[in-house]
Amino acid sequence: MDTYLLIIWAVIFLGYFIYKKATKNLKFFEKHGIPYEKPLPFFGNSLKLLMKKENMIESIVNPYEKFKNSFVYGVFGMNIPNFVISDPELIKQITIKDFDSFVNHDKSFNEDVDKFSSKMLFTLVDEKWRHMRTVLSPIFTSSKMKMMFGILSECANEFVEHHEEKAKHGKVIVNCVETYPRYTVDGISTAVLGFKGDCIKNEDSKLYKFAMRMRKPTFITNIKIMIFLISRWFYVKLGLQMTLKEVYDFFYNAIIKVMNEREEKGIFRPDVVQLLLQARQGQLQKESDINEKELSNFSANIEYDTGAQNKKITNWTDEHYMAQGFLFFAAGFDTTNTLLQITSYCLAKNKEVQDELIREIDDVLQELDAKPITYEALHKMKYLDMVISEALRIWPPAFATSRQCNKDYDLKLKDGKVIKIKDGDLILIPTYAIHHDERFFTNPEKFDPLRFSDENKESIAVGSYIPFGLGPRACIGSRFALMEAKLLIFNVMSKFTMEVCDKTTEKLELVPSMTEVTFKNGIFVEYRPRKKNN
Ligand code: HEM
Repeated sequence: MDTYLLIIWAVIFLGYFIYKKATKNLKFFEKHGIPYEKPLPFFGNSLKLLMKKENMIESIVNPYEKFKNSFVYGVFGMNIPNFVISDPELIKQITIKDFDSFVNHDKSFNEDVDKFSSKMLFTLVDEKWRHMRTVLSPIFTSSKMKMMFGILSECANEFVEHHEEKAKHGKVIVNCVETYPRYTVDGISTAVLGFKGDCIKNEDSKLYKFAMRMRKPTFITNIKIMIFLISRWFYVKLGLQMTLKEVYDFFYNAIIKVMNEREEKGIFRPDVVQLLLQARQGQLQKESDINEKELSNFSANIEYDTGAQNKKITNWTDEHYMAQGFLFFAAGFDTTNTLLQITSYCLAKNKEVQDELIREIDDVLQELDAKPITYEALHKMKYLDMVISEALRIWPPAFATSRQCNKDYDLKLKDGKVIKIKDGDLILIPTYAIHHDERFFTNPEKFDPLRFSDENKESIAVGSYIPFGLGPRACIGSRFALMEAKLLIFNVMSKFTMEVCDKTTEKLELVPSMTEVTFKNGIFVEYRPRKKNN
């Protein structure tokens, strides 16, 4: 009898403990006096996402539409409160002006959660992040991009030749979701790891299949993500880790082993592994850069001083360098792949934009006089830059980003109200919603590259166009991504037009999922060989 009583008490106590944990934050925003989406215990505002009744964009845009005029409002990702910022001026303040109070993304993604991925630049925090970013930033200067231009050109040429070959045998219907990663995986792996995976021509390329497995979370990974989202404490207690062994081993062989071999044998290759090796040897220096102002690269980020105090952190392990190589690969191939999918879709759907782009491409081809495209010529193409900038606006591949407060901070609103943000509080920057806000972009659903013309782009407020984030923590690879995407579009459209086909969907929509960014019914366009300049 006593045992039964004990069990009943234990169950009541456990139930009460779980209930307290799940409900402790429910009044969080009420205390701050800001509007918020009413949460459910345990699930916060994420139940519809979990039940696949809503996709990730809808889960951000719906509350944004309700509360955007209040500058700051609250949402709950499961039971974790997030301040959402809907005002460009405040975004600028948090990401640039008062960056020192918002250095990190999310401190709780630490060694306990994953020993390997917590070493990546994206997850590193405070002084470690500042130092690592300073170490890595020379890798992404325009002069280094120029060094990698040739490598990417080869991939783009191979992609076009492959499709020209296909065109000899009939219509070329391109399944963009399946096809573009073949280019971006080859591009990023050549530039970062120094080898190509034969992804474009070989349907069964091992590297391509490996990258696709990395992209799609396994059933087990999905479960781990769910546990992590519901209770980080429980996740850590279970001793779970995110990185799959297959992925770890691949990058160990491709980065650490290769770095050691090159060091031993004095081998040099123009890729990121080489630059990571130079960083390990303390020899990676920032060289004088190309004058960015001369290039049409509107979306590219400015590299800020990180304010690193300790210029000589020397305890970086090989695993730290490997984690950066892994991150460049993972962050690089899928985002640029999405950008190419969106650009192709929007060009096929907007013939007048496509015609204008083709006119610019033909002018450049004429000037080149049958010589291959150069880094400078590509970056002087204003209209191409406008098209890519608009594709990044209308469908930003990273549709939100985050910051975590690391020093208590008073956020002052225009109406005089002050919101006390505490160390550890999370901030969500809803990129997609801001890009589609009529207050900042008129007729936001229209694909209109003219927004980025010389006359118009000056009126785009800082903080309202943020496909690569903003401030010292913005995307380090923006120049690489833009170069890779522009090169492919230039090369493809020198030979083909992009047409709507039977499989092209009327509207792009995401599949409802909490962990995947996949378009419903995919993205299909037809590549139709051009009559002139072939
Ligand atoms: C179209 C392509 C890409 C998009 C849209 C994109 C977008 C972003 C965004 C939004 C962030 C967070 C920025 C912030 O919070 O302010 C980010 C961070 C990052 N991205 Fe990208 N990215 C792209 C391509 C790349 C490529 C090609 C690389 C590397 C080769 C890369 C490497 C990184 C890294 C390392 C970070 C973390 C930076 C840090 O925490 O200091 N990205 N990216």
